Amino acid sequence: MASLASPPTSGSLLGSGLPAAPVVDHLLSQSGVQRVPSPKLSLFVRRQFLDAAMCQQLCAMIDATRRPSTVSDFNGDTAFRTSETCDLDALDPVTQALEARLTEFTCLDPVFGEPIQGQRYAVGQEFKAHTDYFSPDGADFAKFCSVAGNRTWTVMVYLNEPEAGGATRFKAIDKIVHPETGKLLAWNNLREDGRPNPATLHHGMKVRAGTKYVITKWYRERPWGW
Ligand SMILES: O=C(O)CCC(=O)C(=O)O
Ligand SMILES: [Fe+2]
Repeated sequence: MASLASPPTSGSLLGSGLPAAPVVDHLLSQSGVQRVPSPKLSLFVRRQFLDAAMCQQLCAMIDATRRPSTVSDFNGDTAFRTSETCDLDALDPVTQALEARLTEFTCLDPVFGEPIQGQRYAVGQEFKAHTDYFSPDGADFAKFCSVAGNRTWTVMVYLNEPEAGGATRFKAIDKIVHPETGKLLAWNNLREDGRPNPATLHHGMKVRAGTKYVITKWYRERPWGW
């Protein structure tokens, strides 16, 4: 499929992101997008996707409404995800501007998107190695996936640079991405055949000094049901 050079209208959106090839084309058609070389997964980096002012506003919003992060398929490790999470207020103009930028950038249809979340890590906090898709064999699969299906694409933006630590490590491809203010990461959680891709395993590593803030946006196989 041809790349989409101009901002999408609703007619040119790429749905849930499956099949992935048109999304990959669209991402690569934009300036500043780098693909991490790997036959195992489709992972993209775009530095300076958000400017510092917007990142600062988003950090303040996360600080204001954060709560302990949760996990699905609890494995007995209470230290598996020690960060805090917030649901960005969908009615806030900053959230709406961010949603619009993500739609333009990914070409994914927002009806397939979960509400944007913020994550905050203080010193010592982390999110151990996990996948963003829900395991079809997991105890929580029906609870999280019966309506909207599994997660397709993940889009994440670092909002600041902690003084030490806080990198994101993709273990299966031995790639470590370091936080930088405004840097975006996007990857496809599923394989070409639509099954989960275990090579997407990633670890939000411990912050060693300072505080780390990111936003995360996940897309689903079926409409989210806003
Ligand atoms: O904070 C990170 O580096 C990773 C966050 C993450 O993997 C998630 O929220 O699912
Ligand atoms: Fe994740």
